[in-house]
Amino acid sequence: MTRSSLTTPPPDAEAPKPLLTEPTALGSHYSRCFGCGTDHPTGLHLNARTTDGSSVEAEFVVGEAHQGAPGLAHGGVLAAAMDEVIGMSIWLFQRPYVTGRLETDFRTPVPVGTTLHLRAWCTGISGRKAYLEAEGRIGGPDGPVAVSAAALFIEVRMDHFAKHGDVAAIAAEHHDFEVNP
Ligand SMILES: CCCCCCCC/C=C\CCCCCCCC(=O)SCCNC(=O)CCNC(=O)[C@H](O)C(C)(C)COP(=O)(O)OP(=O)(O)OC[C@H]1O[C@@H](n2cnc3c(N)ncnc32)[C@H](O)[C@@H]1OP(=O)(O)O
Repeated sequence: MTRSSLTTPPPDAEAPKPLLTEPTALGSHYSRCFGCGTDHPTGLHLNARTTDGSSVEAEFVVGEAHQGAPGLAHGGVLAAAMDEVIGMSIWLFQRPYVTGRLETDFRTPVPVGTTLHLRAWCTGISGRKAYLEAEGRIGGPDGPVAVSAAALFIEVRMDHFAKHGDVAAIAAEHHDFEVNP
């Protein structure tokens, strides 16, 4: 992965500390999420899991709703898959983060019908900043890398989502969410 200094952990970054030790299905954080929502008609429908508590895996089957050029995945949709699987991987640490910066390398075209094998992991944490990487392989989990990404995620307070988003939708799905903490 080619990454800039902005997505490279500084020398004093801490290694992330896994909370989960058992293989765990991560499910969807919001049913209408474009990345993982089961109710989204044309979303990516990622169904992520972790095996080691520090990285996340998921598959994305490129559909006809995800095209750019005829028969080929749209680059922005592939970047969205990177963003989502990275977002899942930082959620492993049970703290709320949002994407600050996402750098993506598109290495090979990805035809409609392809299963993209996604993986994401955290390379370091420094204050509110988390440094992460992801890749999408074709032909199997050990196949060639078609797309890769490096990202900087920023930790936010939980009320970021209520302040900027749809409080009623949050309340409907996150019953333990405190709107006014
Ligand atoms: C209950 C509800 C549901 C909860 C569910 C939670 C768990 C979810 C579970 C699973 C997730 C699945 C996956 C989800 C989808 C994938 C994630 C997305 O796509 S998120 C959407 C896209 N991203 C945004 O909308 C951010 C928009 N931007 C902002 O809100 C702000 O800019 C924010 C929070 C990123 C930073 O704003 P500031 O005011 O808090 O902080 P400042 O001071 O600006 O930045 C802090 C530090 O970070 C650096 N920084 C910020 N942005 C940077 C950038 N783009 N490049 C480099 N550095 C940056 C700054 O330079 C600063 O660094 P210095 O402390 O001074 O060293």
